[in-house]
Formats: sequence, C-alpha cells, structure tokens
Amino acid sequence: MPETPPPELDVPVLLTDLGDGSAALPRYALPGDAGADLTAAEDVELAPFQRALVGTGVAVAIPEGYAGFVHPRSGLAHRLGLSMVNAPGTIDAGYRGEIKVNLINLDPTSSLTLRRGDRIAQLVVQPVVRARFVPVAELPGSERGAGGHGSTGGHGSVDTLLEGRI
Ligand SMILES: O=c1ccn([C@H]2C[C@H](O)[C@@H](COP(=O)(O)OP(=O)(O)OP(=O)(O)O)O2)c(=O)[nH]1
Ligand SMILES: [Mg+2]
Repeated sequence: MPETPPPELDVPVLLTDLGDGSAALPRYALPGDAGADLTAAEDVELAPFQRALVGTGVAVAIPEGYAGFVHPRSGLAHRLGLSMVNAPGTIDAGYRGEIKVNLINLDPTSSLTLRRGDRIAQLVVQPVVRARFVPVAELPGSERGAGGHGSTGGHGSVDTLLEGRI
C-alpha cells in the first residue's frame, strides 16, 4: 500500500517566557505521538492533594476548525500521582494567552517537586465542528434511547459487590 503522509497543520507559537530560555515549543517526543509535550515555566512544589495553575511559557493561535486539548502525561501520573484538575483542558482557537495547566498531586502521602523545563502535560490538536443547536419538539429515535449510566449492564465484580445493596 502506498504510504500516505500524516496530515500536518501549522500552529503559530509565541514563547511568552524567555527568562532563561527554558520555555520550549510544544514537542512530539516520537513520530506518531498524538500529544506534543508542554513544559513548566516555573518550579512548583505540590503537597498531597494540592493543586497549582502552572504556566507553560507558550501561547498559540490554533486555526479555526481546530482546538487544543491539554492532557496529563501518563508517566507522571503513574510514578508521582500527578494529574490535571480539568483534564482535558480546552484551548480555544481564539485563545491567545499563555497555556496554563491546572496540576494536582493525587498522591495521598508524598509531595512532589517539578522544575522549570520539566514536561508536565501534552497538547493534542484536533479538528472540531461547531454545532448548530436546533430546538425540536421530539428527538429522532435510536437503539440506545434514554438508557445510560450502566444500562448495558455487565460490570463484572462490581455487580457482585452491589448485589443486595440496590
Ligand atoms: O487547561 C486549560 C484550559 C483552558 N485554558 C485557557 C484556554 C481556553 O481557551 C481558556 C478558557 O478555557 P475554558 O473555556 O475551559 O474555561 P472557562 O472557565 O469557560 O473560561 P472562559 O469563560 O474564559 O471561557 O483558558 C488553559 O490555558 N488551560
Ligand atoms: Mg469557556
């Protein structure tokens, strides 16, 4: 099969934090990665369950028809319990401010320290459609209907756990 090159999109980036040169362009660590890593523009120490809004030193102009989504990094989540309060964070096409990451230390006992320049989150750029929300008297039917919140059943051991409780 002929190889089709993956689609690419130019996204203008302004480095807002030029303090000691540690602000970095968002960077894909490997070919095929969906998320481009964002770095911390400042040192931050987080006690257990503490959160902080951390600058990345970058501002972007995402083209109309796309949006950026800031996701946590799984390695830091696994090793330190680091996550984001509002994962994924939405970066609107019109936003020109610095991308900030609302980090939280979910480890119940250990504090963690992040240094300026550490890769703290990743930015996924995706196409988005802008919906026209059209009021109607009745919605078109579907196989799922109004069923949700476990309506398809089969939660394995959780079902056993819940037996007799509800
Ligand atoms: O993790 C995030 C999430 C958002 N933003 C910036 C970009 C985004 O375009 C703007 C607004 O985000 P959002 O719409 O999620 O927040 P809001 O609480 O609805 O604020 P607003 O009233 O400004 O829309 O804040 C970040 O820098 N980091
Ligand atoms: Mg908003």
